[in-house]
Amino acid sequence: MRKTVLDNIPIVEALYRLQRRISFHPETEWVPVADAGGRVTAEPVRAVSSMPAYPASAMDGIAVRAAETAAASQGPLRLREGKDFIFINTGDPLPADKDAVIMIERVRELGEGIVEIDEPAIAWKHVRQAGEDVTRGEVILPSRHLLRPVDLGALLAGGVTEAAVLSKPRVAVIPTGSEIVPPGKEVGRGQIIEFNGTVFAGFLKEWGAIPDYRGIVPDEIDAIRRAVSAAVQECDIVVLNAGSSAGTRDYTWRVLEELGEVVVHGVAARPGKPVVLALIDGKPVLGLPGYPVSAYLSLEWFARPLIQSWYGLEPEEKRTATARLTRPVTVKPGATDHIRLRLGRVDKELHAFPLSRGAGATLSMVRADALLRVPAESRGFQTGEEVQVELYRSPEAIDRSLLFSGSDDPVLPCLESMLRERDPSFSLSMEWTGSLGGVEALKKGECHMAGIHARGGRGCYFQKEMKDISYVRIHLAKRRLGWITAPGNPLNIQGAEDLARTRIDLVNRPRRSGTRMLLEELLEGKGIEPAMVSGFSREALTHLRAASAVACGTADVALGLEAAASTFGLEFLPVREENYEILLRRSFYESDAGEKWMDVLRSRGFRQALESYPGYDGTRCGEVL
Ligand SMILES: Nc1nc2c(c(=O)[nH]1)N[C@H]1C(S)=C(S)[C@@H](COP(=O)(O)OP(=O)(O)OC[C@H]3O[C@@H](n4cnc5c(N)ncnc54)[C@H](O)[C@@H]3O)O[C@H]1N2
Ligand code: MOO
Repeated sequence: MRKTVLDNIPIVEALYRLQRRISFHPETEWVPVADAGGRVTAEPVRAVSSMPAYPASAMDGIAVRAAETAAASQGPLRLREGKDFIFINTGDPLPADKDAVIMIERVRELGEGIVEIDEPAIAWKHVRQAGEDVTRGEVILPSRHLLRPVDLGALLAGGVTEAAVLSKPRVAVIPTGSEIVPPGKEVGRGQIIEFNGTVFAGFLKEWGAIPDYRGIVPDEIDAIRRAVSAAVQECDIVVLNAGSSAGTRDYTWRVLEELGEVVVHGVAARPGKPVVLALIDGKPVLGLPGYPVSAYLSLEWFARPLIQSWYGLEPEEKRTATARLTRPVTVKPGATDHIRLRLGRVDKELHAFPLSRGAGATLSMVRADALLRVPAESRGFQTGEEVQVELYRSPEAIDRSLLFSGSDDPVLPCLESMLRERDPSFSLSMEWTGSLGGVEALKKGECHMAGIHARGGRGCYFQKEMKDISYVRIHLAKRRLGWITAPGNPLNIQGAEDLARTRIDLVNRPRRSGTRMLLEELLEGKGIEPAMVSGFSREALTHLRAASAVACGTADVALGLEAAASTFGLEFLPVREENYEILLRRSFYESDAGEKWMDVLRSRGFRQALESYPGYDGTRCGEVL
């Protein structure tokens, strides 16, 4: 029997339903203070000794008895070493017969053990009293305190060498799926490399748990039952991954229902809907969806608060910012949508660029600077609307992010790495919007630079568009474009005329990309209507993705870069060479960041990297046009 209708419970409510049924009982462990960072105190910690343990001099100078220096108020007073004073350094114990220190700057040394002072000393001045910093018996830290490096210092200062901390929760991580194979194994068709488990383990560790990775379990009900039963025995929290939804082999909820009680199956969230929250022997068991984005987000919604409640800690406040959307975000009401965003600042304005929405878009989590939660009752936001976002990166890092928009080129990421090797505070945020898209973004002030391919005639499109904008035009490379086909060109595709043949499937590039415009031009030249070309409306975002479609046989031909064809070992038939250029906002070009960018672009290293790509000519790289 499969289950096709899931609950639609808001995340907070779902968590509450689980959490109110659980009480954790962490144990107390004694650990050396030096190893206690990141742990949580199990009880109040009292100082066992004082710091300083004796009255100590706070300055370099002489130790005296204040009353014996009173005469200095009448005029210079001479003191004799050993009798009236002793020399003392910062931190030295104050002799029992002394009660003040005079700084050496206020003392004239006359030689032969004689010094002269002009003012009387004040009792206990420049003296650190015993226990002034930490007093024996004093409570240094309360119970349920997350230990930071400064806390460890205070514990050691108070003579504490071992701290009583709460044991860490042990969290079982069980990736499920017969199609899942361990990393490093050869991946066959229909198989997927297991990586969610490693991500889970990393997050769990960061949040203070001990991840217990229990290996891949196939989609077999008995195997899952055995794995869950053992994990519940040995761990405090159990996290299963995948098999949470309605597939014929999605056994998670069934096993959890059989072994315990399913409290929630389905939350009002996108992605992340098919979450299963269950209780077995009083322990929480989370069945999280398999798609990576859903998996990571739902782990944070449910596992993180459980770990915090294990320690009795409050959730940390999230850092937020207000940013302006560069594109609309449209959603269906009824569930909270989670939109990953890239952020970047151009001339003071913080822009937000929605990333791919797919639950399987692993890279959207890597590239995301922030998360936008669209409330369940909302239908979304329009372009230009200001939204409140949760930050994944520091505001400082976001301010150093260079925004690039325009035509896809595979060498640009290597430019980013070279920039970061010189100054790691910078990052490059690339958005492939096509040449026209890049020009538009530059015009709207939504990027620092735009990558375009400029061609003669119709290719000068951008100059008219950009007439009110102050920018600098830089040559990056000459690159070769052509037909990409299967090795050996089995369908004998020689030009645009062949695209109208039956049984030839094209994979195209997005509207507003220069390559798409070139294709349209070539078809027009042969009098072929786009409607006559099978696959004309199928769009691959990048050159590499277009080549990938040809490589796995879902398309027969693409128009694209020789470099992309060569990555996949495909056939390449040259069509034309084009100049790839970067248009930089003048304000950026003249900034410190712009200067660094240009240095890298003109470096020998980049030129060499550029020319290692098949079909690239970097001779004029960095030339201002
Ligand atoms: N008819 C319906 N189909 C689906 C629904 C639905 O409501 N009705 N929900 C969709 C949603 S939403 C999600 S999310 C997924 C959840 O699927 P499962 O939790 O059952 O997971 P699988 O189908 O087994 O795997 C999905 C996908 O995830 C990747 N995966 C899984 N495990 C790992 C791993 N350990 N490491 C890396 N990647 C993993 C893999 O790409 C799988 O293809 O169901 C939809 N379907
Ligand atoms: O949870 Mo699914 O992740 O909505 O795609």
